[in-house]
Order: sequence, then C-alpha cells, then structure tokens
Amino acid sequence: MGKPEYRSPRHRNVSIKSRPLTKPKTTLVRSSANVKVVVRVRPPNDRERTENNRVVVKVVDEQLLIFDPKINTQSFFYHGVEQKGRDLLRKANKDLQFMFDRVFGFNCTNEEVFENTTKNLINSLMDGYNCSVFAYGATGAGKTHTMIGHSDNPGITYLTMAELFKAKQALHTERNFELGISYIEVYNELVQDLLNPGAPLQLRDDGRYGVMVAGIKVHKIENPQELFMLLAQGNSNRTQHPTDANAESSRSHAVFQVYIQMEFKATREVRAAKLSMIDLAGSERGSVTGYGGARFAEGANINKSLLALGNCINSLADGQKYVPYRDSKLTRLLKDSLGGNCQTVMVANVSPSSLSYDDTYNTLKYAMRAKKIKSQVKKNVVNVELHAGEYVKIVEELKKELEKVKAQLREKVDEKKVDPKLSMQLSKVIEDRKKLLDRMYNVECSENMVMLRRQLKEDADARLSGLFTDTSKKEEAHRRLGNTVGRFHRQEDTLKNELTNIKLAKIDLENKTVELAKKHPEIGQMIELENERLFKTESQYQASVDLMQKKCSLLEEELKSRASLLEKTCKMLQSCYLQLKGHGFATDLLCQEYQSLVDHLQGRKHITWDSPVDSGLSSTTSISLNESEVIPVMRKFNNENLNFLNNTYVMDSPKPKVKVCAEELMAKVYKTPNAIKKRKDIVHPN
Ligand SMILES: Nc1ncnc2c1ncn2[C@@H]1O[C@H](COP(=O)(O)OP(=O)(O)OP(=O)(O)O)[C@@H](O)[C@H]1O
Repeated sequence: MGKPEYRSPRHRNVSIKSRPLTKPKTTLVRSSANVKVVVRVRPPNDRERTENNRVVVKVVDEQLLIFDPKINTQSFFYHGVEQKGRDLLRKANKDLQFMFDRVFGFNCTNEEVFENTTKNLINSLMDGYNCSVFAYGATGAGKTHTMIGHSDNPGITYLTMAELFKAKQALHTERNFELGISYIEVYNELVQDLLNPGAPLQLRDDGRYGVMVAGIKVHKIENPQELFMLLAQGNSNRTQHPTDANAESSRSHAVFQVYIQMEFKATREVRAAKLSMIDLAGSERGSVTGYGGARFAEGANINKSLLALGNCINSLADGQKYVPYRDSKLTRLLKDSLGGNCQTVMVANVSPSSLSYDDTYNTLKYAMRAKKIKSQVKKNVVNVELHAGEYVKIVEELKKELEKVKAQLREKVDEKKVDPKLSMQLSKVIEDRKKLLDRMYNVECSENMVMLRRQLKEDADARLSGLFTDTSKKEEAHRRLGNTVGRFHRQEDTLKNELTNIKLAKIDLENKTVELAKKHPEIGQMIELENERLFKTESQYQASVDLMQKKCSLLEEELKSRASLLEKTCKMLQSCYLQLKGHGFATDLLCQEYQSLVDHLQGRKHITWDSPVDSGLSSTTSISLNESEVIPVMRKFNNENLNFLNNTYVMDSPKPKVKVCAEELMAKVYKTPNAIKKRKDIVHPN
C-alpha cells in the first residue's frame, strides 16, 4: 500500500515551497497568509420556530450568504388597484451580501465542516507550522457544537486529532513523534488548567511555541480515544451557566492545545508545531442572558475580552503596527493565532433567527474584518544557521527587555514603597535562581562534551587491534584507554548527579518565590516580571543545549564513519608492514613512523620540550603522553585557565598539538629544578 502523500499547506495568497524531506538543512520559510474565515448557520431551535420570528440568514451557495434578505411580500391592493410603493409600516430589509471562504448551511454536519476547514491544517502541522482554529459567535450560536460536539457527534477538535493520528501513523517509519495536549479556560480574566484545576496560571512568551501558559501540565496522548476522555474531563470542569439563550451556555473561553514534536530519522531535523483549538465564550447583551448580578458581571468580562479581540482584529485588518494584545488575557493567548506565526481558521457561528438579529449582524461584521488579517507564517524548524545568525538579535532583544523590566520594577518599587528588607530577600532568591540556571547550562554543556570525548576514546580503543604487532603493548594500550574511558564515565555520572541536585535546588527556589508572592501580594507583579525574565533565559539556554546536542550527534555520526574507514585502512597497513618486516625490507625510519602512527591513533599527544636549558633531557626531546597524564600536568600548569571540560578543541580540531616550554612547565608543576627526574616515572617515551 502506498504512503499517503502530504502536500504543502493550503492557504490563500501563499507561496510556501515544499521542501524534499531528505534535505538536511532547512532554511527559514516565511510567508503571509490570510486568516481563513468560514460561517456556520445552525438550524433554528424549537423556541425560534414557534415564536413569531423569521429566518434572517439565507445561504445562497458555498461562499455567499445574504443577511436580512428582502422578502417577497404579497402585493398590496387599494380599491382593487395594486400599489407600487413599499409598505411604509414595515422596516426595510438590509439585504446584505457576505462572501466568505466557505458558508455552511443548516444541514451541514461536523464532518463536512472538518473536511473543509481543519483537515488541511494537518499538512501544515506536519510541515512545522503553528495552526489555530477558533469559534466565534453569540451565545447559543453553535460554537461548542462545532468545536467539541458530543460523543455520538464529535466536533472538529476530535476529528482533527483523529486525522493527526492518521498522519502520525503514516509517517512513523520516517519520523519520531511526540504529542502532548493541554486544555485551559479563561474565565473572568483568570487562566485555569481544565485538566488539573488549581490556582490560576500566568501567560509567558516562549521562543519555540509562541505564547505559553506557565506551569501548565502537558498530557502525552497515544490515541484519539485518550483525547476524548481528556476532553470530556476538561469540559466537565469548564464554567457553564444556563442563560436565556442557551441552557448549557459556556461562560469561559476554552483553549485546547496540541504540541507536536517531530524528529526526522534520516536527517535528525527537528520540527515543532502547535495546534490551538479555541471555543470562545458567547458574546451577548445582558438582556439575552436574562440574569443580573454575578452573571451580568461575568457577561461584562466576556464582552471586555471579546471587545479587546475586536480591537486586535481591527488593528490587524488595518495593517497597524501596534496591536493591543495585552488588553486582555484572551488576546494575549491568541496573539500568535491572529497576527503571529500561525495559520488560522475562524469559524463564525450564527443563529438564523431574527431573535438574534443584532448578534448575527455583529458576528458577520467581525468575521468580515477578520478576513482582512494577514499573518506571517514560518516553519518551526530547529535550524543551525538560523540559531547562529539570530543569536545576536536575540541577545539584543533580551537586553532591551531586561532594561524595560528593570525600569518597570523600579517604578513599581517606588510606587508601592516595598519594604527594603523584603525587596532584598526577593532579589536574593531571584539572583540565586539565575545562578542556578547558569550552572545548569554549564553542567549540561560539560556533560555533552565529556560524552563526546568518551566516544572518541572508545573509538581509539576499537582501532588498536588493527595496528599493534606486539600483544603486550596492545594490552597495555587497551588498559590505558580503558582507564580513560572509565574516568570519563565517572565524570559523566558526577555531572548527572550535579544536574539532578541543581534541578532540585531550582524547584526549591521556585517554591520559595511562590510562597513570597502568596505572603506579600504587593510584590506579586515584581515576581511575575522576574519569573518571565527567568523563563526566557531558561528557554534560550535550552535552545543552546539542544543545538549543542544536535551538533554532538552529527559529529558522532561523522566520527563513526571515519572510524570504520580507519579500521579497514589500519588492517591493510598492518598486513603490509608485517610483510615488509618479515622480508627484512622495513627500514628504521619506517618502523619509527609506524610506531608513531600507532601512538597517534591511540589518542596520545606529543609534547615537544623546547627548553634550551639543560633539564636532564635534550632541548628537543619529544615525549609521548597519554591524555590521562597530560591533563593532570596541564591542570597544575594552569589550574585557573584550563578548564578541560569546556575545552572545545574536540569540536574544532581532532588533532591538537600541545607545545610547552619544559623548564617553565616543570617549574610550575614541581617548583624544583630536579623536577624532571620525578616526572620520568610517569613518562612513556616510545
Ligand atoms: N449545527 C447544529 N446542528 C444542530 N444543533 C446545533 C447546531 N449548532 C448548535 N446546535 C445546538 O444548539 C444549542 C446551542 O449550541 P452551543 O452550545 O454549541 O452554542 P454556543 O455557541 O457554544 O453557546 P455558548 O456560547 O452559550 O456556550 C445546543 O443544544 C446545540 O446542540
């Protein structure tokens, strides 16, 4: 059976070139795409059918609808004569035509909506683009029905996820996948985890996935059934209250997000993408909900965030530079869904009834504005060149941000006159957290380097049998390399332990920060800003560590292929050498060169003693040291400057040559003129 073909993403006015999967390097592809806007008109409900009202939305075809269409009224006769003028007692119909990417009428099913909206997004996700879908409309217009649906009639969230699993299955031979989901709600300007209800959560900007909810628990899922259970669990925690317009009205904005990480097995390219499915709370007037008090305040909050959303849509549609995303939690959350790095589908749900005349008209106007938005889409590919190139820019941005945060903090401190002791206490905790992050980064880098160096030694060990002609020397070399490999293993263990301890200490300090915020709400804002800054630093570090791991694994692959080539060459060389030697044709020079090659392939380094002073060795004596011997000497020689763990020569040059002045070295190491005699016991001249 042939593999399904995944094409480039569909979106209007877009020219994203699909790249062959085999190409290891991927450059950044940016393009602009319009938000795809579709309208779904639900069938009239019992109340709308029985009461004295009419249908105000007429679906003409798959793209066109007429709002408040003209009615063919019966002719009006006066004294038996047909009157031409219109009935002045009746309000004129608006008869407005609206064109959308797609219009779904009464009889359309959730499957049809899915086929024509989110199904194509799967291709984009597989290509590493972020995608968002949100349902907008008045209370009872059918948003939840479209997005979530019921177990016997699943909505587009479930159908999209089922399609995503199909794509994952089809591509599993060439890519490794990791899928995680989260489900949150924004209610009364507070963000709540619907799968683990608890304290409200904060929003953060993340380099890789865009806007993220700090502290959110991401659940790994393996099949769509697990998803359905989680959706049901989350929905049961969602804030719902009956309104006049809808007995099960959702009073919060629900955001379901899927994080996808894909690694190409052949090239090790990693792509990350995020799918957000958002079921917005209904926009309504107080009179529609029919409740006062708390429900009215709740409605005001919903309207406030939807108004903020409307303002953002207007600014984006007009192509303005400043977009007021920060006006509400909802718009912050949708930042990358509307104008950012995202392909977006907006489903505008409307009721056909004249009872919802104003709401429907507003929704259609909203949707028309949204059609004008152009977003910048880019692939989320972990790209070596991109990271290197953008590094300076990132640092500059971070510096600016830091200055801004510092200024804000100063303002806040002045404003609220925070107790200086408390302020110092907070600074100390934050400073300690920063130090821990730095340390964590260094340790992770060191661990990678040690791993790579161990790999090099193991390769050297594997090559030995191909060259040695003397068994005792071979065993001696095996032993020496074995010791070095063992030492590297121990260092790796130590670094791993240190990393665990750092992580524990980090959690401890984070808890301390939370406690401080609880005890002293007056510094809550300061803490939030600091947390945001630390989170950003950590994301940057993580990206660097990921990059380093990627480089190391590439290097490892390259080394493996070279090692196998070298092994074959060595075997051949050994056989030639033995034949020459057996027939008495091997000259002294050839034997010396062969021996020096053996040393070299063991990873032994040559130190040339350049000292003109009589130090017990001739001024140009060349000695050979195993690395385990070189390093302690070098360490003593320059204890402060030589941090061999961070020494990058392994990455830059696989054949380092260490040249030191003998007298200086000995004087520094032993601080005695007879030093060289003591040193002889560990030197192995060849
Ligand atoms: N296309 C449709 N076909 C059949 N029934 C529908 C359709 N759309 C909505 N309904 C029904 O209409 C009612 C209200 O729909 P729904 O709860 O989805 O509205 P909503 O826009 O999410 O409202 P709220 O904002 O108050 O949560 C539900 O009983 C739902 O089953």
